[in-house]
Amino acid sequence: MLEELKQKVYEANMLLPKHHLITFTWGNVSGIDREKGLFVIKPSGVEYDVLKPEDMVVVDLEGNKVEGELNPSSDTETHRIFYKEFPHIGGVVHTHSRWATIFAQAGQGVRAYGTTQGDYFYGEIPCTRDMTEEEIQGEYEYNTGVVAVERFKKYGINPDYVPAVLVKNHGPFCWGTDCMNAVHNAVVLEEVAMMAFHTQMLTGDRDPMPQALLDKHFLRKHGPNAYYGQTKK
Ligand SMILES: O=C(CO)[C@@H](O)[C@H](O)COP(=O)(O)O
Repeated sequence: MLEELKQKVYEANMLLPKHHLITFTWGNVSGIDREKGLFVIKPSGVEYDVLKPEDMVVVDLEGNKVEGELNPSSDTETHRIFYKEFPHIGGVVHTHSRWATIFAQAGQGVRAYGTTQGDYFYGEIPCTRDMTEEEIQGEYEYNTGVVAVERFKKYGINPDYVPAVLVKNHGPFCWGTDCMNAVHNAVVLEEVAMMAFHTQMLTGDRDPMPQALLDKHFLRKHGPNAYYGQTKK
């Protein structure tokens, strides 16, 4: 079942060490087949150098393992919440990539200081609030997704336009149109987090880029009037 998606999710997972987004097994990628209502995710705790496409685990949107010998990622419930709450996404990535995780540990969002971020994220990449004792002691991975989704809904942030969140004291979760696009966004996040860190070091905690510049760069690549690249004008 879903052999093609398993292969694609496997390849997406293998991009995490390739792009230096993870150390050891500190990350996971999933991809969803919306028609079947099933998603494929990396197994938990399996070293990337021994990972195989057939190790991928198939899970339904109620959280039931449908196929696979191995236990699914420990973050499966977090991925699942994103698929249920963000209906246009096709893939989710979680890493502990260094610069994004620094911002998550500081409880600070990655402010949009430049067009590199503006090309892919329509503004600040937000950080969640603290999780409550009950949320931590309860369904922790599920509640990790809940506080992330809450951050977007409470502030009216469009997840299709800001495809990432920093979970406070934990790390980044990114998403995209499919698992490969989600990994692409995770790579961009790590780059712009490093740039933002040093921008803040150089200039203090200064204002983000002008809204007009952000609009120009994001909307020329995304949305109904996009014209970047080979998109027909
Ligand atoms: O966030 C964490 C650990 O803090 C997890 O993302 C692990 O780093 C990866 O877990 P598995 O996907 O191997 O279960």
